[in-house]
Amino acid sequence: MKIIGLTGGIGSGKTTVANFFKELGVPVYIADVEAKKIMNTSASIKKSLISLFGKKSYLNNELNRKFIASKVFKDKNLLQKLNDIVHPEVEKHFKFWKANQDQPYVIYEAAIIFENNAQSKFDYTILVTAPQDIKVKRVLNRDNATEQEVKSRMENQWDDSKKEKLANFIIENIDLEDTKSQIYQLHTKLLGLATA
Ligand SMILES: CC(C)(COP(=O)(O)OP(=O)(O)OC[C@H]1O[C@@H](n2cnc3c(N)ncnc32)[C@H](O)[C@@H]1O)[C@@H](O)C(=O)NCCC(=O)NCCS
Ligand SMILES: Nc1ncnc2c1ncn2[C@@H]1O[C@H](COP(=O)(O)OP(=O)(O)OP(=O)(O)O)[C@@H](O)[C@H]1O
Repeated sequence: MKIIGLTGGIGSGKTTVANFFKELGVPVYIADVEAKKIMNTSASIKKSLISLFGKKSYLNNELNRKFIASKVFKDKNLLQKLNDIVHPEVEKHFKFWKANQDQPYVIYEAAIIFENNAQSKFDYTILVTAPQDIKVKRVLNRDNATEQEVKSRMENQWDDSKKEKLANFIIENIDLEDTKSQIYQLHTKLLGLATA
């Protein structure tokens, strides 16, 4: 079974793309979602987060995402510490999940793959791109966030131009119909590569 890393900056549309692959029957692991589940349920992760960020990290036993986001996206050191706590657990969980899948390939979707130099963990990588102004507008429409909040997350991610050099495949996600046809073509290619 091949492991495909799917990545893209905030608002690029990587979850939208991941969901199209899912409709084609590809098992998809969304790292953001799984990370949050782990942060809400693992006693040892909770303990580490409280010792790093203090008691405000949880509100009524629920991860206080807004509070943590307000700290980490303006402090690279703190973000690295958070990543170091969360990412190894997500990786462990992904390995269990993967063992239960039976398709020729699976997709691991995460916002940061190249930034973490994690590309060698995948057989192939897909980068989802879109112009910066469109990405910002999409997130502002979707989330209750300010432009500054979106941009401070972008500052912790690499530009598309840097990631394009490292990705095996690129999906430019502007027009959804065009995106879908890129996905169908890529799916056929990946099935070929996975079963060769
Ligand atoms: C800081 C947290 C609590 C904020 O939660 P929130 O619900 O607001 O954001 P969410 O997780 O849905 O992420 C939305 C987007 O923010 C950006 N982002 C999130 N984590 C990171 C990160 N570690 N580095 C750079 N950008 C990030 C991405 O573009 C991501 O798609 C959360 O993002 C988090 O715990 N991040 C650290 C763990 C992590 O890296 N998760 C992602 C994959 S494992
Ligand atoms: N091609 C498109 N045309 C119009 N809207 C789109 C397109 N692609 C995605 N969107 C919308 O833009 C928003 C961001 O998309 P999505 O959540 O898939 O991005 P993401 O890269 O996973 O974002 P994040 O990094 O914040 O998790 C969503 O509301 C989605 O419906």
